[in-house]
Amino acid sequence: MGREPAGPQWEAGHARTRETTRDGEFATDTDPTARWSLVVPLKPLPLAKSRLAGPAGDELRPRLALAFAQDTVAAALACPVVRDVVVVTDDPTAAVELAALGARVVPDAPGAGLNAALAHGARTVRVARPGAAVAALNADLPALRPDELARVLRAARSFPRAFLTDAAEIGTTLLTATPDAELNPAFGGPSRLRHLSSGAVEIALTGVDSVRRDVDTGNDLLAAAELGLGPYTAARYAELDGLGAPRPGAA
Ligand SMILES: Nc1nc2c(ncn2[C@@H]2O[C@H](COP(=O)(O)OP(=O)(O)OP(=O)(O)O)[C@@H](O)[C@H]2O)c(=O)[nH]1
Ligand SMILES: C=C(OP(=O)(O)O)C(=O)O
Repeated sequence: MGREPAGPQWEAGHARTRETTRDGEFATDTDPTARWSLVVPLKPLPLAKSRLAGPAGDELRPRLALAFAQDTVAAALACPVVRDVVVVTDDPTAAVELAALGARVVPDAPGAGLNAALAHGARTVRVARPGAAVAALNADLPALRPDELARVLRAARSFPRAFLTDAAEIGTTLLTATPDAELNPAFGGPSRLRHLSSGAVEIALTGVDSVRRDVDTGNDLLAAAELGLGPYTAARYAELDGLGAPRPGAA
């Protein structure tokens, strides 16, 4: 079942996937080519999640950013249709912690921002394994559930490029490219429309809230907590009490 159109932008005539989407060129989850390599970008922690400085404070904010990335990567690695996870970051602490979970970490080259980092990560995957199916996944999904991610990635198999919009329906949390397609990432701010106009197909599944729930603000963190935080973020979230828990209206 597809989501109902949420606004005029849904009328743009672009195909949207439905839960009934048949599997595309990938046969089954056990087919090695049916599993995805995920590229997860992460800013240096001292700079990350700046919009959480208000509710979290500058001591906890980088530790929250790391916890979000740990929960994101751990859930991704537990997803049955994920083959491997490549994290693109220059942060030394995050590199150690995310490698310990099983991710491969590559430096943030060419140091030209988020989309350049994602393109670099995708190239790195395909240099090692030409024809890999690749997907970019934001590192700020602390409620991410492996089963929901699997449903999204299975739906994405039918399209050369596909994406999932964020909970606000403005940005993007996931962008995919099957083996014969380039990723061509256009993340940042209002990227939903940018990805639509680039020809990527919007995935419109219901019941995949954890994949759409990125956390930029205190209110986003409350919403993620409602869905159920992963263990790393849950531990940090408990510390928010002493620092002024995020409250409705806090940016
Ligand atoms: N490697 C890399 N990752 C980036 C870069 N810019 C953003 N990201 C990551 O891209 C994802 C989406 O970015 P945002 O949601 O804006 O996260 P953020 O930049 O930490 O948040 P703000 O400081 O509030 O803008 C997050 O996983 C970021 O860590 C970059 O220049 N290089
Ligand atoms: C990176 C994005 O947005 P934000 O910085 O708002 O999370 C995006 O949705 O493409």
